[in-house]
Amino acid sequence: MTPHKASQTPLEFGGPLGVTAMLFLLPATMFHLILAARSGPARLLGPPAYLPGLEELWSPRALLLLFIWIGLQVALYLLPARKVAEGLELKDKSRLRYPINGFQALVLTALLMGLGVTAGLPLGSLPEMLLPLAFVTTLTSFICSLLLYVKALAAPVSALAPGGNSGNFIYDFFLGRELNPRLGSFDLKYFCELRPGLIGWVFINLALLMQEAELRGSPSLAMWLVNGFQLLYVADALWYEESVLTTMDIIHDGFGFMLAFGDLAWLPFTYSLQAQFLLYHPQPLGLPMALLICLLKDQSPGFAIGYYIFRGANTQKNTFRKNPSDPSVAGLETIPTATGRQLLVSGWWGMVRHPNYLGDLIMALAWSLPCGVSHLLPYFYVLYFTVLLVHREARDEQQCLRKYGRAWQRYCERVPYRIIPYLY
Ligand SMILES: NC(=O)C1=CN([C@@H]2O[C@H](COP(=O)(O)OP(=O)(O)OC[C@H]3O[C@@H](n4cnc5c(N)ncnc54)[C@H](OP(=O)(O)O)[C@@H]3O)[C@@H](O)[C@H]2O)C=CC1
Ligand SMILES: CC(C)CCC[C@@H](C)[C@H]1CC=C2C3=C(CC[C@@]21C)[C@@]1(C)CC[C@H](O)C(C)(C)[C@@H]1CC3
Repeated sequence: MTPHKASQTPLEFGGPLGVTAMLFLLPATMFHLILAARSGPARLLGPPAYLPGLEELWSPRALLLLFIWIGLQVALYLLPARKVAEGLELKDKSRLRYPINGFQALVLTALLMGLGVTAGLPLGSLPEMLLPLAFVTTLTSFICSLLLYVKALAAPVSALAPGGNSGNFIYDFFLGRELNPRLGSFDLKYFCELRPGLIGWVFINLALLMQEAELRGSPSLAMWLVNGFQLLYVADALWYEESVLTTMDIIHDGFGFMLAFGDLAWLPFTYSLQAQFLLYHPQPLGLPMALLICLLKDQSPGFAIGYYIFRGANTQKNTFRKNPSDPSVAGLETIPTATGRQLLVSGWWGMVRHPNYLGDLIMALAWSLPCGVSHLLPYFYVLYFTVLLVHREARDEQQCLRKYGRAWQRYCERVPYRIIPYLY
């Protein structure tokens, strides 16, 4: 194995020091949130109510459950797909092929889970295992990231991610050295991005709903709403699975600790925070308020408007990138670039430079509102997501400037706001 020459790409996330801090802070935050949600005061800021001992965290049963879950998702991924899509062209001019069967995996998991519950599978007792499950998932993602790092040492230069190969171990371990690590045709990053964690989120939410029903006789309206919104979000991601192939995670970021931990642990255990909070802190929610949260009214952040913007913007860009003469986008105004590609300057992408982020943020707020306003904790997702998207937008901006140069500057002049019209 010959060490590769370190890349000259500017360091992100505060360099080695920044990522070292994140290596500890991210898991610590996740455990803090899980503990805070089940504690009486449910404080986002401030010390946790108690520190769990190792006997509360380590559980061979949880490890077994995690392996069964990942095994099931691998098996569903390997089933015949309705379509095999090609990814974007890589440095060596090749294109990878990806099975499009995520929605099918969601439906089959739901069917299997339904059969299991009917046969006595205690899904409702999953919330009691959340802490050890989060612990074993964190350990697993650490180990996977190490293995991925070692695997990448033998990868050809053309297979490395533009970031992630600085020569600094911690930095590269965090960002991921290899862009698309695969075992045969099995794509590890694509699998992790959309399967175990994303689908796991739905079933953690469902388990919390079932436990609430056991505790209080029936699930609350707030719990139904959170479950419904987040299920729709996940189902949408899997229905439009192909569009993930053009996201920054797939085309730019390596597969290291950030995405392995993010996809497998952070996503299911922190994105289910609202449902975790509601189980321990029931909130009264009337039908009129629920309707208001679902739908748009005046300036209020209804889920429907968020979803409308998110889906509209993503579909418009994906359709345009696939076929600019598609009738739904052919009439839109564009700016040509030196690469031969064009940039949309009307429609959703003429409103702000990241309309999809705006829709996503509105949805995030809408699925936190059923938790009431007595606590800040359920709004953690909105705060975290705002930081993530503002940072992501800045990273994307840099990449687009490198890619499109003057054409990107012209786009920024034409569409001056990034995410929120007239504000940011
Ligand atoms: N829930 C969560 O935790 C997260 C959700 N998301 C969601 O994932 C989705 C994908 O996000 P992400 O991958 O960050 O980025 P985008 O889907 O917004 O893609 C950005 C790319 O779109 C292209 N583009 C930008 N402007 C234009 C334009 N005017 N016309 C045509 N193409 C343009 C550029 O690529 P090119 O020109 O090369 O095509 C650019 O690099 C978003 O909806 C986001 O909200 C993202 C992160 C986390
Ligand atoms: C600092 C962190 C630990 C960073 C972790 C980030 C990850 C959790 C997210 C990075 C990009 C993501 C995307 C989605 C989920 C969250 C992660 C993995 C996504 C699958 C959600 C559903 C959307 O419709 C999408 C567009 C498919 C998303 C793609 C990006």
